[in-house]
Amino acid sequence: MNALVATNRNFKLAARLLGLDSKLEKSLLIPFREIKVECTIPKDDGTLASFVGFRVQHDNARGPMKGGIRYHPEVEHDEVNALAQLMTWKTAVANIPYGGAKGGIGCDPRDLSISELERLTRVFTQKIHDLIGIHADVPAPDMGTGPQTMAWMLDEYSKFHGYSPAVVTGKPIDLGGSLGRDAATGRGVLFATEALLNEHGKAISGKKIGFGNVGSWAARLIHEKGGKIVAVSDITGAIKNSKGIDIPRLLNHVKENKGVKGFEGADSLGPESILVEDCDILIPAALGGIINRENANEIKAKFIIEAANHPTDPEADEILSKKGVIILPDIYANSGGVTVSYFEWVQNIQGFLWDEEKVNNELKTYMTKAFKDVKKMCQVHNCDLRMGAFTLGVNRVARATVMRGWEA
Ligand SMILES: NC(=O)C1=CN([C@@H]2O[C@H](COP(=O)(O)OP(=O)(O)OC[C@H]3O[C@@H](n4cnc5c(N)ncnc54)[C@H](O)[C@@H]3O)[C@@H](O)[C@H]2O)C=CC1
Ligand SMILES: O=C(O)CCC(=O)C(=O)O
Repeated sequence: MNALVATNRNFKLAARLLGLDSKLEKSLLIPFREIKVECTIPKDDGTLASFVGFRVQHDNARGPMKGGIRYHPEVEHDEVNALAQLMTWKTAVANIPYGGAKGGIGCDPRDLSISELERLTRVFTQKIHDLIGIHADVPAPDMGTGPQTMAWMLDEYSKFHGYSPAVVTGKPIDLGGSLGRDAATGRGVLFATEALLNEHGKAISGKKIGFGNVGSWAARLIHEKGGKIVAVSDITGAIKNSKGIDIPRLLNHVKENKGVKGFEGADSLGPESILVEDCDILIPAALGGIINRENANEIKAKFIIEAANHPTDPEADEILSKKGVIILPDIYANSGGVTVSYFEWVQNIQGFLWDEEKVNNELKTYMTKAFKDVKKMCQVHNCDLRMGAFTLGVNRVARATVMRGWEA
């Protein structure tokens, strides 16, 4: 199912549970601004190449718009729109003073040299610099981008507006990045998983965990807590060891070989079959829509923790719910990244650096509070965790929208 159709469907279900009137519903759904730009750069061989870049600014009722920039061949209009909308509900679930946005460029970063990536990022920033800003829209990394991308964006933006470290988050520490931001999404996934398991009287230790892609930080932290990671995949392939993968060794292998393929401590398996591996907890952590009606019936995990954005199609949601699988939704489960981005922005504005312990402790406080808030909405509306998170986020944004007199 198209990402935007799926996201709108979840929003409308939540709006119905909340009893929102149709005018308010419409004003919450329509994006504030959609930007599409052509980015043409000289390649290293002297030829020209053109790429389409997007920034969708979905909503700013609760504060500056916030969300990552993705470099991936599948980046397109509807998906960026869906991801921007999810950011609006996510920042509200986390209860941080932001709205939602998302951006991206349709390109394969693995096919571009470092200098080509730098030129592309600078051209993209030149085209959107007057529409982003510390109190307007604050980008961050997402798939295919990272601290270096944010450093180029910061530098290019600063040429127009003066040195402005708070205009992006997820920066290198030397340019005002926050300690703990690189691990934050994975650490948040750990805290979210612990909160859920705790409610079911279980602990992470000894659980068999199947990983979709990445989540290397989540893998490392869950491994340190005694979780047994039985399968992992990325774009290079998928591997499995039912006795448990040696995660520190795997991380070294990935560093040297740019992927999990060829790791000696595990068997290789087909990329599709990783999702249906025998495990207690499945953590998809890459692309959207990978859990769908084609594979939902085969999934053996009892818990799914959505580290990726919109990995589960609404049709799969229904199938999994009937099977009794509990899904911790993206807009709560992966909110650790944007929460520490908020801490980074606060530190930049204050001109004061927090130590890593403070960052991690604050993150735990936010994740624990958000879990309780989501659970409360599940009780009030007698709904699952996805609708608990959606009603929580949508209700907070709806209240701000009405108070600002924007619903008409
Ligand atoms: N970086 C962050 O702070 C946050 C990221 N997320 C979400 O987490 C997910 C992963 O993002 P990052 O870790 O930042 O990205 P990343 O670029 O660091 O890692 C992406 C991973 O996906 C794999 N991948 C890409 N295309 C693939 C394909 N076609 N098949 C299989 N694997 C593929 C890559 O090999 C890589 O391991 C995304 O859904 C992103 O939106 C969510 C919240 C915050
Ligand atoms: O850190 C941020 O601002 C955004 C992270 C992001 O793109 C996401 O949560 O999906």
